[in-house]
Amino acid sequence: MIQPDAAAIAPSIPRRVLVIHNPTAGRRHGRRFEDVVERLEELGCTVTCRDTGRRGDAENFARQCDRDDFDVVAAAGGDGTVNEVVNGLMAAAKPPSLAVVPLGTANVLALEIGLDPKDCEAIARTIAFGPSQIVHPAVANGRHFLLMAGAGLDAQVVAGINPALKRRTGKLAYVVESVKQAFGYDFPEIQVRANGRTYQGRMAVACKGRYYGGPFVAAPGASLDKPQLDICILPKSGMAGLMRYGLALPMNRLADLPEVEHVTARSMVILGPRGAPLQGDGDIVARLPAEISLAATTLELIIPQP
Ligand SMILES: Nc1ncnc2c1ncn2[C@@H]1O[C@H](COP(=O)(O)OP(=O)(O)OP(=O)(O)O)[C@@H](O)[C@H]1O
Repeated sequence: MIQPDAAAIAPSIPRRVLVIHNPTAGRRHGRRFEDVVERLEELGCTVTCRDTGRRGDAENFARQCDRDDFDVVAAAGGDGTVNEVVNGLMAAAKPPSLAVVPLGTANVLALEIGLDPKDCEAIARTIAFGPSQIVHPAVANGRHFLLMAGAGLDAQVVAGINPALKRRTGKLAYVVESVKQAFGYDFPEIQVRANGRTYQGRMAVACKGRYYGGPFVAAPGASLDKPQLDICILPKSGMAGLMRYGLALPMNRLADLPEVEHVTARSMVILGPRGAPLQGDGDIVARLPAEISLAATTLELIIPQP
């Protein structure tokens, strides 16, 4: 889990917070969003809320933000909304810090910082008083991502997911789509070039954080505050590969499998079928071939107090 470094500072005066809220993300979470906003106000924060109306709004709202007006931009939604806010902040001239109100399906950013998505009090206290930590987003063909980017079956699943089923069933929609894809997908070869070497696999994931798809550790050595990509290359294909990796991941054993290669690098290229999707933070962010590298600038992320 990401830890505050020695230079991390908590504020002495209540923060000015812009909450960018995806109203389509939180429907399964009852009053969580309203409870967090109410609590933030009780804690003395000045809170401005903006609801998104469509995909792209969160990025635009975040891009227009300035540190002179807001101390923190809190992305209220799933990791897709966080990704949009990250892209907006990375394009802002004087970006405020990033925080999260986790309302999504997997909430991987919340897991990375050790924030319980059900604990409204902890979420509000983190946004109001949590220290800020420098983190290193990465960029794939011009789109930023904060958590992970992957090519192969996982990206195919993200591309094929039924949004209505996902809204109704949450994580189950990913299981259904994975099984559906595994029958029709031909697991084409993917090449990863990094550190002057070429690696072959059927799936490649560039991790910025430890977790993948939920509370499942894919890259034990990764951390959002490390300026590196932890790359996992999975060579097995077909139903056998799907079963092997699909079982190892929830048991946190993926990193132990002998055939899975782990490489750390500052940049990489993923080659595969031209036009095949690349998922980043759980949404399709690019098409292959994809050049992935650390972003030129960093972000400040608000994390819970230790
Ligand atoms: N008002 C909106 N209407 C439709 N789509 C939106 C809106 N606001 C944001 N989006 C898009 O919805 C997509 C999914 O949002 P998000 O990831 O936040 O929620 P989720 O899918 O419920 O959670 P998770 O990513 O954890 O599965 C994102 O790609 C985001 O760009």
